[in-house]
Amino acid sequence: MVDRLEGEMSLARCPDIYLVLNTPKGRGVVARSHIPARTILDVCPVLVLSLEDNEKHIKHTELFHYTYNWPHQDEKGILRMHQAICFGLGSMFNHSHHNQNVVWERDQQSKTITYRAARDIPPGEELCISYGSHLTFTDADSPEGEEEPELLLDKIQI
Ligand SMILES: C[S@@+](CC[C@H](N)C(=O)[O-])C[C@H]1O[C@@H](n2cnc3c(N)ncnc32)[C@H](O)[C@@H]1O
Repeated sequence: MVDRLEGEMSLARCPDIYLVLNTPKGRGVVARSHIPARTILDVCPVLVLSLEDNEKHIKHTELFHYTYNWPHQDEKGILRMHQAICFGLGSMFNHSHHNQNVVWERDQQSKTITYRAARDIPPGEELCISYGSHLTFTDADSPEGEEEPELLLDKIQI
């Protein structure tokens, strides 16, 4: 066992998940075997974008659909909502309003997001988060014209 040095943090990825390339939502993450509630699924580093980079560039690209809202305080102490790019499986979790089984938590200090199982997940089930109520695509789960339920993300975020 190696002592952890200052400035280090542990990374963890659950071995019981895999990437499916052709779900109705594109690529998606699926449970290979039973995953108990609260299991850490992945710890993903993020890149916090400047407001300028996001407005001028990223917002106009496909990459924008992979970014997370990231509250960030500037040198003057002003808190603004930035976007962050998430490296790792965090960018592969699809959206579900009705059957989300993954919760996530930002760590501002380490600039990481930790994903956990929100409940017991059976083998074969897709692992989904909630993107909130303002989707930029047609939800493959929802019948056409169905009104999206209220935003759930704020309720499940820690
Ligand atoms: C963060 S990516 C998730 C990974 C993506 N499926 C891929 O193959 O790269 C977000 C994109 O996945 C797709 N997506 C996620 N959830 C979806 C859903 N419920 N219905 C349809 N498409 C979805 C949309 O194209 C969305 O812009």
